[in-house]
Amino acid sequence: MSSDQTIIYTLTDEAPLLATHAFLPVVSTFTKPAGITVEASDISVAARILAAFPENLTPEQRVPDALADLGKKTLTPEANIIKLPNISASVTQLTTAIKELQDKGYNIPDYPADPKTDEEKTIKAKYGKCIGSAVNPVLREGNSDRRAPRAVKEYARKNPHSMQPWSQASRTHVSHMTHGDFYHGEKSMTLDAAREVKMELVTKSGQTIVLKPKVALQAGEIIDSMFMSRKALLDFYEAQIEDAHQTGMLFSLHVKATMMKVSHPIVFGHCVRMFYKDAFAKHGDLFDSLGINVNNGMADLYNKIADLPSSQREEIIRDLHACQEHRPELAMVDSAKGITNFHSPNDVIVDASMPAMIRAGGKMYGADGRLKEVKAVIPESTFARIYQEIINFCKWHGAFDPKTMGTVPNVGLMAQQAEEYGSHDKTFEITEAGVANITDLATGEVLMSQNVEQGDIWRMCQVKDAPIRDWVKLAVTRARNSGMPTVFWLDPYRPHENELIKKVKVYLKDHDTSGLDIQIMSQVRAMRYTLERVKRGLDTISVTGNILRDYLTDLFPIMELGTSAKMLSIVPLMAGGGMYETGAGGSAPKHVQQLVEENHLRWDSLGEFLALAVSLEDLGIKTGNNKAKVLAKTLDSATGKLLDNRKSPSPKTGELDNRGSQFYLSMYWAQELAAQTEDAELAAKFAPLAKQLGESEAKIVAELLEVQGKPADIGGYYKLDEAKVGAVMRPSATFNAALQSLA
Ligand SMILES: NC(=O)C1=CN([C@@H]2O[C@H](COP(=O)(O)OP(=O)(O)OC[C@H]3O[C@@H](n4cnc5c(N)ncnc54)[C@H](OP(=O)(O)O)[C@@H]3O)[C@@H](O)[C@H]2O)C=CC1
Ligand SMILES: O=C(O)CCC(=O)C(=O)O
Ligand SMILES: [Mg+2]
Repeated sequence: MSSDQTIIYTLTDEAPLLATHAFLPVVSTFTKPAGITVEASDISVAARILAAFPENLTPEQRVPDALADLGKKTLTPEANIIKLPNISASVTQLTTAIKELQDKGYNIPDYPADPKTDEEKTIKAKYGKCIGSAVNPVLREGNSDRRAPRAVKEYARKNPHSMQPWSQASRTHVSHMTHGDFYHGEKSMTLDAAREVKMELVTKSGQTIVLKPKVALQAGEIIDSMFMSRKALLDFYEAQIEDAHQTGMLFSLHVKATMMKVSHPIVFGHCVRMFYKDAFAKHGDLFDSLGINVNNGMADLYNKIADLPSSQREEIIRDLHACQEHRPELAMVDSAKGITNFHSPNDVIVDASMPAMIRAGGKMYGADGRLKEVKAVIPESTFARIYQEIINFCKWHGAFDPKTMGTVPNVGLMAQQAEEYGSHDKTFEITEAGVANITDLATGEVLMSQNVEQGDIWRMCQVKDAPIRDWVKLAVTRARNSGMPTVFWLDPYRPHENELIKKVKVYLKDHDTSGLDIQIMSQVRAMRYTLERVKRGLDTISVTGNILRDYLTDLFPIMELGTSAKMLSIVPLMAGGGMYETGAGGSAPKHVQQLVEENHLRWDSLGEFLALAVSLEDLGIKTGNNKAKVLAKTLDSATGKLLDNRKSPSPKTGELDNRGSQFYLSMYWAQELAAQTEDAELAAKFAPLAKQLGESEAKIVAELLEVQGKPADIGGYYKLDEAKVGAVMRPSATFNAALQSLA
């Protein structure tokens, strides 16, 4: 039973999950003397799959639907959740996870890519809930407040990460659609009253196809209808592929197929098919019969041709290679392994991949392992333009300098499935040309309509009024608390954003904004204004919709701090609770590989330390638990000490890793607790631990280093063996015994 003295700590996937196996015992041990209970909640992709098929499992194998439970929890005022990044699975990741679970004796069904029977359709729908950004929209029942804590920013200024130089002659640029994308045909309206609507397609042949029978909308809600023209997208790709080939540029596609989990895999797939169009023309029927779907990347194609007779397989591979001869060179995700940008849509997620390119002086790797200038293809114009703006800035002014640059915190709209988060079940690939209508169920009135062609992607997005009010309030609060100029990145020419602007102007009046500098600017101007300040060491808050929340909270932290893992990422839940996310980055699959091969975990848990401190502080303030406040304050000091003493994990095997860093954090935290005078009980409780850890420092560090350099067995990838991973992540008997002595 959770109470207001409970912190829920999520178990997720990959590197963050591994780190949790070491850190959770520390958290439980340190918080227990303050009367706090730490509860784990397993929302890993494996647990989410198992929760979807209880009827296929033995009673011992069954797991609760932890994500649904946690989702309900976010609606309660006492919620206090620490949320680590989780896998937003591609279909390939999902099928690999299914296979691993089946091999481990879980009798779950195969993924039916092309369902025929009703039963298969039900299975696919259940699995559909495990794909893509399936966790964040459920838990993010509040807007987003992400920023670099002062100590972290100061540390980055004193210990700047590498930034590659930019040349004014760089040919690197961004290409985006100039017509036919979601921007150009967007329609938007604010609802006068609560209504129920349906989404339907009236085809040219006169059929009416109901795509979404009912969407309940509230008064004051903003809804949008927009589509991406297949034809315009294909023409755009063909022109850009040709241009890159003619001009000898590396070609690189950037999408966000996890968050826009229905539309962007389609956008991605069209690019792959266009690039290899001759091979697809020749082998298309065979590919169809094999169930190949390159919306899931070329990995899907290579997997599915693997069992063909070798002569046939080789012919296909020859034909694919032949295409490459008159196509541009592709940017590589992993040139050593021959993995291109087209391998898997979630390898090129734009929030992380574009900043990495900008940090590298506008270059990406080619097949030969060399860094080259690049044509970055980002079809959606609204978002592509901000990257072109920052590229222009870097070409003119040179690379950013982490020693002197300002900071750009973000206040992002995302609560209650705002914007793209709520569009997953309202996005459709049009099967036949016609008119796509959003129609009032009660009156039959057509609220918005679009002329669409076969293959167009049509979607409806919505934002409720209460989240917008909350977002404006959060922006004003952050402006007031930080004293920073605050810019709403909203484009009056985009219908959805124009509706938002009207509301922002009204809701700003609910607050005392005297003395605050709050402006509204379209994205490109906002970017330029912000960058000009950044360059001069000045700070500016960006207040954005959901997509730019995601993009900017990787972009600026990666420039400023080297990684978004060092961000403080808070979701003040609208119901009064708090969710504290760790960093703004992902789950870093490469880190797991290094652990398995060399028993070194480079994952930096700084995000977890920062999140835990805020979680404890909020719990202390909300429930009057003074010990929790002391724990928070001392944890912050310990984190500062960790940075000052450079005890963050090294990426190199044989040096301090995640486990070592967590040991130092624990030692400093115990020392801070022992030394503080606010709570004598806590000081007395932690003094022996502080002493013991201090005296055993060398021994513990040696024990932690000793295990490195050899393979480590964690018993799986998606479903780990608890005993094995426990042993790998807690290898120091001395450290474990010291923690145990406090329990
Ligand atoms: N909130 C969430 O739940 C989020 C989930 N995701 C999911 O994460 C997965 C991986 O995404 P990916 O594109 O690889 O992006 P990641 O952010 O996981 O990785 C990009 C790079 O950032 C660095 N990095 C990120 N976090 C840390 C950390 N804590 N410590 C050290 N280095 C770090 C690593 O760089 P280096 O290689 O130099 O060490 C890493 O290779 C996907 O499934 C994605 O959907 C993504 C974003 C947020
Ligand atoms: O929801 C997701 O898939 C990823 C979200 C993300 O990248 C972010 O919140 O920064
Ligand atoms: Mg992100």
